[in-house]
Amino acid sequence: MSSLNADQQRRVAHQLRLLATMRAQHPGGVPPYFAHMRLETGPREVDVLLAASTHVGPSLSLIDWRTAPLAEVFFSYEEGEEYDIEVGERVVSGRLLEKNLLGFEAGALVWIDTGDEARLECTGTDWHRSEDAPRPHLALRPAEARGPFRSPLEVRLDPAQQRVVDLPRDRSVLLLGEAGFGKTTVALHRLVELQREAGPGFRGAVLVPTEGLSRLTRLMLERRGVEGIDVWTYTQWAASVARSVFKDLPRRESVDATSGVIRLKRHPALRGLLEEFIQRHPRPLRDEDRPTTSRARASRVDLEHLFGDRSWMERLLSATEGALPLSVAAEVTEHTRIQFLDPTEVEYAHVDRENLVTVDGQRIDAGTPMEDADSVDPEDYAVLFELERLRARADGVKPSFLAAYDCMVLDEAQEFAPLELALMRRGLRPGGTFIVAGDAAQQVDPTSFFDGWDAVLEELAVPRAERAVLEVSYRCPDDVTALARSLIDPERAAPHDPPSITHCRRNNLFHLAVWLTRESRTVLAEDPSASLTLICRSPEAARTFAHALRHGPPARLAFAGQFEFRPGLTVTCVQEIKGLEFDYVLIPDATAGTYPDTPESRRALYVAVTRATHRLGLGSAGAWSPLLTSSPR
Ligand SMILES: Nc1ncnc2c1ncn2[C@@H]1O[C@H](COP(=O)(O)OP(=O)(O)OP(=O)(O)O)[C@@H](O)[C@H]1O
Repeated sequence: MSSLNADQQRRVAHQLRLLATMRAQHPGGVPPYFAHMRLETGPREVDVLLAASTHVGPSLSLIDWRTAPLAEVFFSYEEGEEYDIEVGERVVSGRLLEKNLLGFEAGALVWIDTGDEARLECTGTDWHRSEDAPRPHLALRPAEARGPFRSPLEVRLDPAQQRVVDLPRDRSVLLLGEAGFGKTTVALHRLVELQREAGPGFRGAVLVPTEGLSRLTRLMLERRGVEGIDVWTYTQWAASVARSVFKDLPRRESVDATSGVIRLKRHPALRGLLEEFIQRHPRPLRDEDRPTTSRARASRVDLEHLFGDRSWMERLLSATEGALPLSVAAEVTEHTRIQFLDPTEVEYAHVDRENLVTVDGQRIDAGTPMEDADSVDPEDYAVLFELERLRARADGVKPSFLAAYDCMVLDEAQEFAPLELALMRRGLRPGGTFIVAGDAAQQVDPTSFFDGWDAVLEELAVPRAERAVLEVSYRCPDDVTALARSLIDPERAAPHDPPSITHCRRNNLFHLAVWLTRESRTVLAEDPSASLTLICRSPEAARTFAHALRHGPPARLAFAGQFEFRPGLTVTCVQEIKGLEFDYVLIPDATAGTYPDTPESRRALYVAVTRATHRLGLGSAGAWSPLLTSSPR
């Protein structure tokens, strides 16, 4: 212990005593623990060990850091500070005398991190101070260096971008380019320019796959005072046109469809089956119990006869050539059966009304297998319109008139399914044009079936659209762009010592949560106008990390597009963030398990890293993802 000062020597000796006590208490093996606190509570001093689960012992206890209220003391207070924390109805007070992060190898204590830039390490039996302890920081620059957020409509286009805006007005355009190269920017500039030239009467729309991007697009247009452009998610638009044509649709959209059901309804093989279906049923099927005024050439009951019929579904699944397992047939028929049942409040309308309302005012079926009774799937809209189009064609008449727009921007178009594209094509007025923007490398929705840009243009009936590829990166720092390229192209090297990227690998979630909490606190203290977003791989992981960070700065969980686009901490997941950008991005689960070397993982991590405009932090509790080839091991 030669190089340690007296306080450090005392800490080491104390931790070794505590470990000996734990060994005596747990002769079969000490449960893993990650940190220690010494607290003064009234006249007493107590030691508390933070662990993955609670174990009460005669002289020393472990508390579960994820659930124990006392864990807040570790995250929120510094040594010497007095604390007050709420435990149920009570307030518990005391003083934090000491806190240490602890590292073990094969059951032996090998390091102690005292948090004051000192890390004590053990080699053999010798304890010493480590000078090169890994203390990664999301290095800060003043906010001015970062520059304010500018709406894409406020930037000056470069000559190549401007050339796309200036392409002949009667041509549709396909805009490609890597993430952050200005595809949305150019698409919106061209749309606004078309609107300005055409004057009143021009109708334009932007259709996007996610609510988050729809909100951002609306915000960008508002900030520039642009009016008269509709911004929709595809689902909102499809629901609105479907409800105007198919009068028998239930008001509710399903919430319980499995990803197998959604994939099946978006699969390209469905189109062939629909052709056969209308040969068998040339007239729309009707519900005799519930007559409808709709004269459309398809009806909701078609859906029941198609998706509720096991033999149709098995044929469809075999046509997907293994893309979907045969078990999906049972999932989809059962889901359909429930969708065509009456909800409990209708079924039992004859009994006392008061018994049909739950104590918390929820629908009586909420959270039960009956939740999707009397509902429609968002994927059904395109199916109904395709049935309607096929029957109209067989009858030699025109399908319903949907055309409303002179120009439609389809942003993140790699995420739309073929039948959805075919439906959007019907939204364009004769002579109207599309502006299609996308990036195949960002295709992350596992239920989409992107089959190349030629196929997209075919579906939209604009196979000879002008094509433009943007070549200049605007969003990300150069090293983040280089990392992103190495993800989608394994031949390219990842940058070494990238100045804008910070790596933090820890052995367990607790140690990583300590780092994430400290970094997010520091970033927002030093750069209060910044947006800092934690991007996790899945909604479940986002919930886990939001919980792990609950003692840090207040965090907003953004699901279903609920982004607020203002400073502060947001926690979200990859499928939410298409087209968005944030000053600081933290990816806390860049592990081998979460991002294995698969094409899907490459695209997901590519999308996540390219959201950062200023700094990127990569975190891992365990081994790094093999995709991050230059991360410190
Ligand atoms: N010519 C330019 N000058 C300055 N900034 C620009 C320019 N073009 C685009 N930007 C900025 O670059 C950022 C990324 O632009 P945009 O969102 O249009 O990229 P994108 O290619 O659509 O990205 P993604 O593929 O992630 O959706 C935005 O902040 C935008 O304001």
